[in-house]
Parts: sequence; structure tokens; C-alpha cells
Amino acid sequence: MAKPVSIEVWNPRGRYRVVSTKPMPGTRWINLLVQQDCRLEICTEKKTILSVEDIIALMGDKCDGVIGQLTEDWGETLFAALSKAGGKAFSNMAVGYNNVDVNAANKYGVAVGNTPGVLTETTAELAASLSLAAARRIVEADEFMRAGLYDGWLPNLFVGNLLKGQTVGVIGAGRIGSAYARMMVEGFKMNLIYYDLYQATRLEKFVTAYGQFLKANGEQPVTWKRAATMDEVLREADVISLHPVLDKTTYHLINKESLASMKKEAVLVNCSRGPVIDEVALVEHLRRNPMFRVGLDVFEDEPYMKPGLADMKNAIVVPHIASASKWTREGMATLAALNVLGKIKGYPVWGDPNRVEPFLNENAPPPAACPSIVNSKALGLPVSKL
Ligand SMILES: NC(=O)c1ccc[n+]([C@@H]2O[C@H](COP(=O)([O-])OP(=O)(O)OC[C@H]3O[C@@H](n4cnc5c(N)ncnc54)[C@H](O)[C@@H]3O)[C@@H](O)[C@H]2O)c1
Ligand SMILES: O=C(O)[C@H](O)CO
Repeated sequence: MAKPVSIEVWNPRGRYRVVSTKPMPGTRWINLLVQQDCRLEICTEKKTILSVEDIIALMGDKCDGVIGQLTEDWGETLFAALSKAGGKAFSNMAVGYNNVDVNAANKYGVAVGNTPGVLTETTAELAASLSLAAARRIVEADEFMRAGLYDGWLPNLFVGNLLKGQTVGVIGAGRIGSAYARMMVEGFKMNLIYYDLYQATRLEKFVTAYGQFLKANGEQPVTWKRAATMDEVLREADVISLHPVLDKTTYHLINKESLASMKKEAVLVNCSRGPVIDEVALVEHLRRNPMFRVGLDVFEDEPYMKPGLADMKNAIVVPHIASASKWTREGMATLAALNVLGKIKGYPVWGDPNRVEPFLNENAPPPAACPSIVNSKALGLPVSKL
């Protein structure tokens, strides 16, 4: 489209012009912007992924801030255009911001927001769901039932993997990786092995305490290990879930060689970003190892899948829905809107972007701060004392 034709406008007389490239769940984010004198324009164009040209047309000559999506290419061109339109802030409605060139934003003095914390448990729950679905072959079995193929119980029908007492491996034990690890350890009494650049002290303490609790109750205690290399996790774990950020160090972290070092019957889950896995190598590995299973929420060339992936019975594929619970998506919209609003109003940056609950309380006004600005240090933004 040359110029978006379909736009919903809220508070036409508002002083600050804020653009959202997509309609987002809930109404709180809209109300918060409108109450603070923003004219909000929401692009309601039917096209799923907006191009750089589409967004430039949306921003127009005067735009104070933009709420955008992880599918958009926020690089030099868009930040130059936003800055020219007088804009001070952009926020992704996502925690991941690998679609954003933060250096370009710094160059134009534009604050870049993201939405951590509110999606941690929801995303970890989907990773846990995919782990279970893959281990117990739930999708294959469902398809079999619907195809009318079930003609009675059989000892060998859809035999999968037991999780209890097995080892769960986590690559990237940050917010989501740690939440996932706790679910698998506590829920299924799995032992933990993890790899991260940093020590996950709270996670280690949790597993230690849970192990002691189990022991005191006469059960086999769970254990944890921080692996010195990612390879150690790949070799030892029965279920491996990927939760790192996507950057140069994690691109194709899982490739032909790393897949070969995993157990033949392992389960691999990816709810981080598609390019963390070399998907062509994965398809080949799935083909050669029918008992190896994957659960994928994200894809290397999203929204596309590499040839052959859709035909693999040992792959479960869902369309990037890991954060898709109502509470989380409404919360993400709120945090993204407050990042943009806070910068427009000159508010300081919230001290701890992992502790965003005060912004999500629907019964109280949010703190006068930007919940999470990833380039706050580079821009020298003040930190809230609240
Ligand atoms: N599928 C989805 O819908 C969905 C939802 C939320 C987040 N995500 C993705 O998950 C990512 C993680 O989110 P988070 O909130 O847990 O972030 P986080 O920053 O808390 O955790 C990321 C962890 O990865 C680690 N890491 C970085 N480089 C690494 C490397 N080379 N090897 C091993 N570990 C490394 C970091 O040290 C950190 O602990 C996001 O960046 C986003 O891309 C996807
Ligand atoms: O990074 C993110 O937040 C996800 O991919 C969407 O929730």
C-alpha cells in the first residue's frame, strides 16, 4: 500500500500524535494514551506485515511516538523518518527486539521500549506444553483419532517418553528459560542442566530447595547442573528448550553438528527466535531420526517453514503464539504504550524492568515512568526513584 487507507483515530484533538502499527488486545492501553492528551492512530489495514514504506506513510510529517511489532524492520530508515517527524519514542510490543537496530535509534536519539516480565510465565507455559505434546506425541495421536484410524487399544500405540526422572536442558536461563525450568523440575520432577553466559542463582536455589523437600518426603531428589558448554547440555538432556536472545552469538546455535550430539530420542523445543536453529539441518535430522521430536513456535523465515518441515510427523508447529494469553497480550500492549507515553511526557525510566506489576494494576494509575527502555543508558535517560 502506498498510504494506509484504514486507520482508527482516538481523541482527534489530542496534543501528541501516537501511532500504533496494529490493533492490540484490550482497551487499557488506549485509555491511558487518550487520558494523557494523545491523539492515537491505529492502523487497521488488513495486511499482516507492514513494510518500511507503509510505516513511513503511517507516521507522516508529525509523529511523537510509535508502537510497533516484531515483524517490522526498525532500522536506520524508520528511525530517521520518525526523528524527522519529531518522534522521541518507539516501543516494540514484544520483549525480543532483534528486529530493531538500536544503534540507529541511538543515532537519532529515539528511545526503544520492549515489554519484559509480563510474558515470562505465559511463554514458559507454551514451551512446557510443546515439551509434553512432543514427548507424548499428542498431535500425531489427535490426527490419528480424527482420521478414524483408532480401532482399539494396543500396547505399542503412540508410545512416547516419560519425563519424570529425566533431564531437562535449558539454553538461555534468563526470565523465560528459568520459569520453564522451574515448571519442568517441579511439575515433572526432572533434573536440570542449563547453559547461560551468566549464573542463574535463583533458579539453582529453587532446584536445591525443591530437591531437599522431595528428599525429606522420601522421594528421589531433583538435581541441577550449570554446564560449562552448550554441548554438555545437548549430550546429557532428554528435553532441551531454547530461550536465549537472538544475536550474532546465538544465530544457528543449533545446527547439523549440535543436532548430531543430541540423544536420538531427545525432544527439542524452540520458543525463542527461529534463526537460533538451522531449520534446513533440523528437517534433515528429523527425517533421519524418527524418534527425535521437536516443538516449534518460531521459524527461521517466519512466517514460512523450510521445505519438508510441515511433512514431518515428529515436528509440532504452532504460529508464534507463546505469549498469546489474554492477560499477557493486554499487558504487553499496556507496557508498550506506557514506554512511548513516558518518553513523550519526559518521565524517567523504571528502575527494574523485570518488576513491571505496578504498571499492570488496572485499579491504580501506572507509575510516572517508562517501564522498559533498552537504550536508556546510551541515551543518558534518568532513572525513576519510585
Ligand atoms: N515465542 C515467543 O512468542 C516469545 C515470547 C517471549 C520471548 N521470546 C524470545 O525469548 C527471548 C528471551 O526472553 P527473556 O525474557 O527470557 O530474556 P532474558 O534476557 O531474560 O533471557 C535471555 C537469556 O539468554 C542468555 N544468553 C544470551 N546469549 C546467550 C548465548 N550465546 N548462549 C546462552 N545463553 C545466552 C542471556 O544471558 C539471558 O540469560 C527473547 O529475546 C525473545 O526473542 C519469544
Ligand atoms: O519477543 C516476544 O515478546 C515474542 O516473540 C512475542 O511475544
